[in-house]
Amino acid sequence: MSGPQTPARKHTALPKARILIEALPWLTRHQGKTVVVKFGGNAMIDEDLKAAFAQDVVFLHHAGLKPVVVHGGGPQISAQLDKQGLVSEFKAGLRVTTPEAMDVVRMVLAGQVQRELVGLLNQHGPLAVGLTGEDAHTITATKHQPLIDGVPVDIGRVGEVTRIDTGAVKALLEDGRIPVISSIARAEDDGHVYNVNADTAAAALAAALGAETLMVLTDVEGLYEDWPHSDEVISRLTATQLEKLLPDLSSGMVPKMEGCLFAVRNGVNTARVIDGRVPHSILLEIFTDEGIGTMVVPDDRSVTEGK
Ligand SMILES: Nc1ncnc2c1ncn2[C@@H]1O[C@H](COP(=O)(O)OP(=O)(O)O)[C@@H](O)[C@H]1O
Ligand SMILES: CC(=O)N[C@@H](CCC(=O)OP(=O)(O)O)C(=O)O
Repeated sequence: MSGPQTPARKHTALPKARILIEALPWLTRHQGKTVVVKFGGNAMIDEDLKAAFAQDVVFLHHAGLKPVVVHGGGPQISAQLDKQGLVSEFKAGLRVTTPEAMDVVRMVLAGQVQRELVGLLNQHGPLAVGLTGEDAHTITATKHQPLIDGVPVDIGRVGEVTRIDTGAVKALLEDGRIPVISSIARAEDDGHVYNVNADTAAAALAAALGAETLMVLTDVEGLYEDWPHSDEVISRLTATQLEKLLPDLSSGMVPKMEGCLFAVRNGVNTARVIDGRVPHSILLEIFTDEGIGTMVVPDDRSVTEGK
């Protein structure tokens, strides 16, 4: 017992308490809110990172948020196409998807990547349920023909999202589960399926669910101001500022930033691109004062307002 004469016992655990208490305002703010987390194939670098990702998502769940995972798997699809001797080609940042390639996309996303993430999440309890956009009409699409030099180009079975049915996802959230969604859509027009870019699918789901946050995990620190010439990350920008930058963006950043723009223009409070190579990047972004990566906010929120 420490009395007036005995100095208070030195608590070595005090810094831990400080870290936990730093999270308090963020815990209060995010309580009960839906957060759509997109895990890109390029961020799934190793087993430790995937396990840390699963821990973070489960942490969000136990902290009272409602995480929804949308996953990619571009490099994993390319590897499987290669193995089967099928060509892998991208146009306007999207995979040219022949009917044979579509089978591979579906097999890799729904049969491998999604199963692995569901397995990692469920090491922490009976939480994750995997589905694709085909299930319960969650994602419906029509054929997407991107404009290249102003001309519409046929890139096969690539879908443009036309409708989201949030019924199954909301039912899972209400049941205390973590939905894990592969970016494959049922076709509006012909009874088959479409390959949808996972950033686009995540943004469409975030908007339809009225999510508070869309968080996109990738293999760069955020949106670089002058990529590839500098690694200066833009930490915060409004929808209009982002819209002006869009024509100058290249490769994988295009669907990501278009998705962020779509999300904040359709009711999502913040859309963030963060570095999935940093272990526990989701927790750092949501629960600490620092915030990492790039955050896009709607125009009516000033660029200097707190995160
Ligand atoms: N302005 C930019 N800032 C950051 N990265 C950019 C930019 N423009 C293009 N990129 C490229 O986009 C890539 C991320 O997209 P992508 O490869 O599709 O990742 P993911 O698998 O996570 O969706 C980066 O690795 C980088 O090569
Ligand atoms: C149409 C289209 O390009 N679909 C993507 C779907 C997966 C994806 O988006 O994965 P990442 O997030 O890892 O890039 C593809 O086939 O690669």
